[in-house]
Amino acid sequence: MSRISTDRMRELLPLYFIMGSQNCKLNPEEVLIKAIEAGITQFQFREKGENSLKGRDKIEFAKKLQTICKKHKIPFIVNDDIELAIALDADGVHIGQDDESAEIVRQKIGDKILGVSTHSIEEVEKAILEGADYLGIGPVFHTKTKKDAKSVQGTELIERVRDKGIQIPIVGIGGITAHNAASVIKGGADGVSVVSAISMSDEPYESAGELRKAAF
Ligand SMILES: C=C1C=NC(C(F)(F)F)=NC1=N
Ligand SMILES: [Mg+2]
Repeated sequence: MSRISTDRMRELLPLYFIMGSQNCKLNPEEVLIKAIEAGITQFQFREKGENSLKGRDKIEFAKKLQTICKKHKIPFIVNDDIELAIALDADGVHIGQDDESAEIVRQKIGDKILGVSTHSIEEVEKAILEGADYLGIGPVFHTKTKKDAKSVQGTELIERVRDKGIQIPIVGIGGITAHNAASVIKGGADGVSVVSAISMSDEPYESAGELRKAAF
């Protein structure tokens, strides 16, 4: 298997759903199925923070969500936990600046998808050099999900990256809803990633569908 192409990566980013048991209002498996039926294009398993599952419970929960993604041919990405991603043969991993370097993670995961959170031009250029396939840039708007989120930056960095002619696939993240998703794409992102807009919704199918329409 070889590294995913830029064009193919771009196709996976339009509506990137991120969820863990700790930020899900209804049954997580049912929410994921509804989100997939509504048209999400990629899924990230992000089990962290207070009340998150650990050890065997986390592994078993991840396997259940990965099975759902496999059945519907939706890429299953694991946040932070490289060892878990390798153990499950996940489709990829997402790391932040406080995780292992992208260079080391790339060596560990081979040709799997590698996503990196970036907050400056320097971090963008380093992530590209070290083998990132896509970047997460934000928080674009105020977010309640990530307790240690950096300051809200709108689409300013996304626009600066595009103005420099950097074409790596980018997904915006942070406080994105059906009401503001279009502005993220207008700012130069290839997609939007959301947690609460779907995971905390009473109607995840409708919420994901509105986002899909709003962003594209
Ligand atoms: C902190 C994060 C920032 N961006 C992303 C993604 F949207 F996938 F790029 N995922 C994260 N977990
Ligand atoms: Mg991380």
